[in-house]
Amino acid sequence: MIRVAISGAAGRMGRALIQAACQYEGIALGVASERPDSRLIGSDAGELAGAGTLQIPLVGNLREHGDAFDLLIDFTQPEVSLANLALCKDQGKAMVIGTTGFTPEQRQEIASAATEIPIVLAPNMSVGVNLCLKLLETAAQVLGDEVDIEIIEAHHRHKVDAPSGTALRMGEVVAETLGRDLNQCAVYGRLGFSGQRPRESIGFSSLRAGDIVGEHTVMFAAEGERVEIGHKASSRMTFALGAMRASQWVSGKPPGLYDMQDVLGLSKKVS
Ligand SMILES: NC(=O)C1=CN([C@@H]2O[C@H](COP(=O)(O)OP(=O)(O)OC[C@H]3O[C@@H](n4cnc5c(N)ncnc54)[C@H](OP(=O)(O)O)[C@@H]3O)[C@@H](O)[C@H]2O)C=CC1
Ligand SMILES: O=C(O)C1=N[C@H](C(=O)O)C[C@H](O)C1
Repeated sequence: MIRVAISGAAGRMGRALIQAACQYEGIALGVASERPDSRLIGSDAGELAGAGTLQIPLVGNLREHGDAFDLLIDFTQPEVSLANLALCKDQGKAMVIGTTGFTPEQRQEIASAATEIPIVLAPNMSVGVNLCLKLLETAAQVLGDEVDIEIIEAHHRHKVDAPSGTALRMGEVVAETLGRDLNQCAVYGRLGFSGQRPRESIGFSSLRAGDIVGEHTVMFAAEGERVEIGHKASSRMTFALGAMRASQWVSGKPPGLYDMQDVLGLSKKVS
């Protein structure tokens, strides 16, 4: 049995993760944590998530509960994830990170910690999105430089980062397949006299509205036809169950930085 700690337990993903941990074979909830000054500290994690009473009270300081978990699942915000990363490194725990919005420097910090502990880092843990990432490689290979590529994403009004981590990963996959540098060719929204579209640019558009769970479309548009590869999440359980799958997969793995492509056996890397 793998005992997981869930950080950000009262958040939208935290609650889904608690539910998923309760129903996933081979996984047990060991600890659930929230911001130390949260008024929810001490309340039962199961009741909070609508999963029934678990007798696991929310804690504010994970460091004091290292003996109650083997692996930490973190869907919070970059600074919190990095504090948890330091904890996992110090205590030799594996980590599954779903948080998005990391800077390149923060991603580097995670990569460096992964020389000491096994980490799964993925902006989207759904099987469907990870399948789309494979399909995007094929589409980019076939359609090449003959099409305009635009990435459109839509999320709920509470989301704080844009474009979404998934949209950025989709852009990275397409750019890498086409031999482009995303830092050079990405265009984030357009306003005013934006000029004609250079063929090599990859455009990003972000919508924020209501309770949209997460939608992504990559458009490959030519004269006369266009291909769209898209995914719509209708429940956060799809991400939460993916995180459980990742937790099970990464437990006992050697130190390294892994992603959901590795977890799902879709990776090009030779392991
Ligand atoms: N990889 C994937 O598949 C997915 C990734 N995500 C990503 O997950 C992240 C979280 O999303 P979401 O659940 O919607 O966000 P929420 O804001 O709902 O949840 C984050 C939670 O973390 C809490 N928190 C803040 N500080 C701490 C701390 N020091 N210790 C423990 N908990 C803390 C927050 O509390 P408070 O509100 O009081 O600050 C909040 O409850 C985002 O980056 C999002 O993009 C989301 C879905 C899928
Ligand atoms: O914040 C969210 O909700 C989501 N974030 C992830 C992202 O930024 O890609 C994944 C999912 O789309 C939901």
